[in-house]
Amino acid sequence: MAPNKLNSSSGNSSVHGSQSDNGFISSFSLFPEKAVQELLQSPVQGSDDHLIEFSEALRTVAKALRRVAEGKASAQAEAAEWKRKFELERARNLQFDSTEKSSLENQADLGDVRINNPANHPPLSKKANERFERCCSSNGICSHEVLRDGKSDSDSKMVRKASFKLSWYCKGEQSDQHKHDVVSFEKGNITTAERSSKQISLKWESSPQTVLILTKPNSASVQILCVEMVRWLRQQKKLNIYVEPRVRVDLLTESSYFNFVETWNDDKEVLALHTKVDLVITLGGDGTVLWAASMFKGPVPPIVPFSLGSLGFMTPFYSEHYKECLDSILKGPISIALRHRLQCHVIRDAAKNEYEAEEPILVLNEVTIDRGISSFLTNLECYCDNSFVTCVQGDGLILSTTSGSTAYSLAAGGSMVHPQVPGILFTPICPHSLSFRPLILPEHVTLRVQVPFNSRSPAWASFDGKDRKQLEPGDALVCSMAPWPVPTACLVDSTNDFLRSIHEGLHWNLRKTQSFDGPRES
Ligand SMILES: NC(=O)c1ccc[n+]([C@@H]2O[C@H](COP(=O)([O-])OP(=O)(O)OC[C@H]3O[C@@H](n4cnc5c(N)ncnc54)[C@H](O)[C@@H]3O)[C@@H](O)[C@H]2O)c1
Ligand SMILES: Nc1ncnc2c1ncn2[C@@H]1O[C@H](COP(=O)(O)OP(=O)(O)OP(=O)(O)O)[C@@H](O)[C@H]1O
Repeated sequence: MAPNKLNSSSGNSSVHGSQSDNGFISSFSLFPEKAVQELLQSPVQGSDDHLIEFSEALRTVAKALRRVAEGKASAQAEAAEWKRKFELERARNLQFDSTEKSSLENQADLGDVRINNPANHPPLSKKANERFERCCSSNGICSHEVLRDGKSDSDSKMVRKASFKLSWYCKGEQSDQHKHDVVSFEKGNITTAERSSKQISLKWESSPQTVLILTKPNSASVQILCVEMVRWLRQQKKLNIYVEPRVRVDLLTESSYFNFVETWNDDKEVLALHTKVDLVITLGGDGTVLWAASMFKGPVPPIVPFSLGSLGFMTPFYSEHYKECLDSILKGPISIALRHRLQCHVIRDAAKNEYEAEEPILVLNEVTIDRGISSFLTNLECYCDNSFVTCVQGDGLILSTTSGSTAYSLAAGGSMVHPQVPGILFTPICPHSLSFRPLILPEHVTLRVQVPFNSRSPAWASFDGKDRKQLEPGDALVCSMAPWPVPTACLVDSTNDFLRSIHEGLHWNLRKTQSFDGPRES
């Protein structure tokens, strides 16, 4: 194991003494074992049996304490995993509830009248159940109509969120099958039943009515495009438009015509945005897509990212052609990439129990745990589910999504991974070890990064390059895949867009072709 080699090559005599029972070196050296070794090797060693006994006792206590700390770490990781499963289940149930609601309403032909209290709902009838099976289980996933707070719009009509259907494409063929099993055991043969990653297609079942436009701040070109786009979407497409409060002020400064543009007043309203908005348009670079994703702490509406930045890995749409692009997106179908996000919990040692954990933070690119302004090496203990992974000694660690694999993780030596590959990248930053290669772990794991109690300095976590949080010794960051991915519209499809971005954005493997004339294999 990497830390083993590093320790032994640096001549650390405590290696064997601190090897734990499950075979890894823990850095929970709460007792200075080096000092104990020195005592053992000193001239007093032979003469003072008590001292030897005392040092043995110290070592036993150190081992016991280490086991307790490891036990606590694994219990916390398990609790986080249960919490994640619970949240996943709750999200599924909520989705199921809204399906149930719309099925019942359709059956009773209630038109626009909605029952707001799910508790009033009778259990699903057999017919509704069959309908749910037909609609969601075998024909892709349907979105469900959501009312806008029960309020009416300016024309005093109820505004519904547009509904859509998702289906999968594999090798150019459409498949409506929504199969849960990845492996089939039919007739005793083990075969792969479904590929986990396919091109997803979104088809509107009712027309989108509300868009949210998010813009990169302090950019004149973005501001000009925003004014034009809002006018066009309203006049030509009759859409309701939401913008950020600062953008609404800008638009009203431009002209009082933009009075129809809506915004929000507080964070509570931001949390409800996903129930009102059919489509999010971003005008900026990758940072604006990250910003858009960070606004949605739960489900995210499809995002159409227009490129007005320098690199644009996640922004395939050309702003010059916005009318044609939006025309075709509003009609559908749209190829979309479902970009996974990571859900991060900071767990403070000072917290009395797991439920005092801070609000989870969702990241689209990565969470980074680094040394911040400290000049000391970071010392981070990493666990994957209940297994010890390694101890990171270096500048830090990046836990990245596959979408983020072309960002900071790439700069730190991680692989570039297609965004539809389900996985978590584990990439060290400047590790002080010759053998620390980056890893890619499966998407179902829970990772835990612990700042050990004996760390010389605190560590710092940052989320998509923002919101730095200090992690004191004893604090931990627990991270797993979030149940709410970010659906981004593709220009062609997720593979074509990914390859185009690494070619155009990074000039990947660009080399002059060798000329034909010259020596040949005879
Ligand atoms: N050494 C590095 O490469 C480094 C250092 C710090 C942060 N970052 C990245 O910057 C991101 C924040 O982006 P920002 O725009 O808010 O900050 P920013 O304005 O500092 O831009 C960072 C750069 O990273 C690019 N980028 C962002 N996400 C990308 C992705 N998924 N694939 C390819 N390139 C991507 C952006 O286009 C931009 O050029 C962080 O999530 C982190 O990944 C990279
Ligand atoms: N709507 C927004 N509100 C506040 N900050 C934003 C918003 N959109 C983007 N930002 C921030 O502005 C910064 C720059 O955004 P972005 O990356 O989109 O533009 P860029 O730097 O010009 O693009 P590129 O990185 O491709 O050169 C990012 O740090 C991002 O978080």
